[in-house]
Amino acid sequence: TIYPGGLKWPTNSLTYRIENYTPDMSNSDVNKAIEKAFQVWSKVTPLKFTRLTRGTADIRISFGARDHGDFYPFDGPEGILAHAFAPAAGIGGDTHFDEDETFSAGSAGYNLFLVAAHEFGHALGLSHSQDPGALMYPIYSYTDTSNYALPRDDVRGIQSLYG
Ligand SMILES: O=C1CC=C(NS(=O)(=O)c2ccc(-c3ccccc3)cc2)CC1=O
Ligand SMILES: [Ca+2]
Ligand SMILES: [Zn+2]
Ligand SMILES: [Zn+2]
Repeated sequence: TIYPGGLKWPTNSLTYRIENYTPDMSNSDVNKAIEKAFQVWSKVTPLKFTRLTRGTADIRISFGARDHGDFYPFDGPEGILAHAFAPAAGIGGDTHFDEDETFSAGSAGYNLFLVAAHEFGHALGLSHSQDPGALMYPIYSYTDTSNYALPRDDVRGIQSLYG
């Protein structure tokens, strides 16, 4: 599968590139949601994320629908919202969002920051948590993201990989 647990990045400084944008939100809101989603993880680990606007990044972020170039086509509105590949060269770490969903900077549709923070957990090597309060719990639930704090279970998980 594309998110087996147990793999991790061999370096603490990673690059990311937003390859395209969704019409659901302004580009600056997408940039902010993605940056904030990485900060959730860099705040509790030695990991550093640098945004590239060109060239090849470790974590390539894109929006796509249905067949979008890998063996895991999306499924239209609802169902799968996004997926991410576990740490590895090439497609490893890449994170794809289903363009057939409505993403938002608030509580409408799916909050891009929350979905991205969850997917980046996979892109860093985490699998799902059984703790319903965890970010890595497999079910999306909206929570106010103004001063979002990573739940304890996720801090434990990421620090077991990069602590
Ligand atoms: O590991 C998986 C397997 C199942 C997935 N289903 S999903 O795309 O509908 C999905 C479900 C929940 C979330 C989520 C969970 C907690 C907080 C934010 C988002 C993200 C994507 C996506 C995923 O990341
Ligand atoms: Ca979908
Ligand atoms: Zn994909
Ligand atoms: Zn997941």
